[in-house]
Amino acid sequence: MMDPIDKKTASGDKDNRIIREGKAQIHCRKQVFYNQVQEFNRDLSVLAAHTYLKNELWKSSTSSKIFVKDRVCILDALSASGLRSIRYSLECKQCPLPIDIIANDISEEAINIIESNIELNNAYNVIVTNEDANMLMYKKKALNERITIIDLDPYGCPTKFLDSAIQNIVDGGLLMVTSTDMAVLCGNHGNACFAKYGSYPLRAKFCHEMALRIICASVNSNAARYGRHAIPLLSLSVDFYCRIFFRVFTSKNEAQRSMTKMAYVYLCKGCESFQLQPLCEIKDGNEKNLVPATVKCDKTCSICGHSYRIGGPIWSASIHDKDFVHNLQNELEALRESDSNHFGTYRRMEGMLQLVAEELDDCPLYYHLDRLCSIVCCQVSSMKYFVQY
Ligand SMILES: C[S@@+](CC[C@H](N)C(=O)[O-])C[C@H]1O[C@@H](n2cnc3c(N)ncnc32)[C@H](O)[C@@H]1O
Ligand SMILES: [Zn+2]
Repeated sequence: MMDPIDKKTASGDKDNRIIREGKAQIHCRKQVFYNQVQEFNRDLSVLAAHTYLKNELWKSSTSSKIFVKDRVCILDALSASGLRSIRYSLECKQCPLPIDIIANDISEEAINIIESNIELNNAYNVIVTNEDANMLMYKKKALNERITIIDLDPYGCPTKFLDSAIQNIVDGGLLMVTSTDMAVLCGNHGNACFAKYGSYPLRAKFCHEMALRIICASVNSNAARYGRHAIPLLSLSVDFYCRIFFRVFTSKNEAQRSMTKMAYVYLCKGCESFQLQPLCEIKDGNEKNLVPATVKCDKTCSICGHSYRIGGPIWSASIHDKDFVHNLQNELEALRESDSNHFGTYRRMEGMLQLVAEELDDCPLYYHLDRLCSIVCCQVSSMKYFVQY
């Protein structure tokens, strides 16, 4: 396996280079954003789009709701250099239906570069638009031009694009969301997090997983307004950002039921133990009868007697769909066999997917052994020893 950095050919001066990534090459000019560190994000997104389309096409006829007029449409709503769009064009080739890819950016400089990158790669199924991403998605919704796959990869927070994306995506569509808002999501700016995502974060060892669960809750409450719900397929906290893949479905009942998956987090101020407090529950086994949940937690911690801090609401159900993860693993292996240099971050993808495959389902948040030992003032033992006894 070649080191991804070695694989890159960078030619030209520093501010006008040609970068190769996946099967694409792009002009990388200083006016337009290109972040090499996010190659993993893009590799994974290409794999997810490819796997999703392949599996959906096997399962359903072409009259499926995810295709519009027998075409597939992918929207790269915040495209910058056009790299993602070009990669979708060149690397999602197994789809027997025609694919239209829209590379959109609000910046005119970006548009010029996207156009020259399309030419450089002969990626002529990529359509370029120069609009505000929200306006574009609302307009398409009004014209009933629904989108099969929407990729939201903004600077910082993605929530301002959720309302339009949720309304615009097809029933069963794939929604991919990046957030680089880690300081906010991990509890450094609680008020900002509440304003942007509708949840209070907690500063705790589990803050990165909580960040993922806050985004899942935010996407779902946006979806519920339109009788839709968003099932997380794969949720990753990587480097300085979160990347989550959802399938969005239309169903009023499921949308309401998804509220039973929202919970507050009670974090003890003393021993840092935590409990989840659901917002609502199903009454008398009737799934349509949702009532406010009974409070489960005492006023003070039963272990150490301290009071609690409350965070959330978070998404308390599973943040991955294990079938989808296994499909990704299989596709990754198949792609590696046909071209071992396809993905620059192949090893990292393989490692992360295996980690996810081994994660416990429906077991939200976690403790850190070193933190636990420091709280109870004992020597840190090895994880192996701890698990054994
Ligand atoms: C983080 S960059 C995108 C990076 C790109 N997805 C990639 O993988 O290389 C964010 C881009 O969003 C664009 N942008 C910011 N606000 C926007 C809006 N409201 N509508 C459309 N594009 C927007 C910026 O011009 C910038 O190029
Ligand atoms: Zn306690």
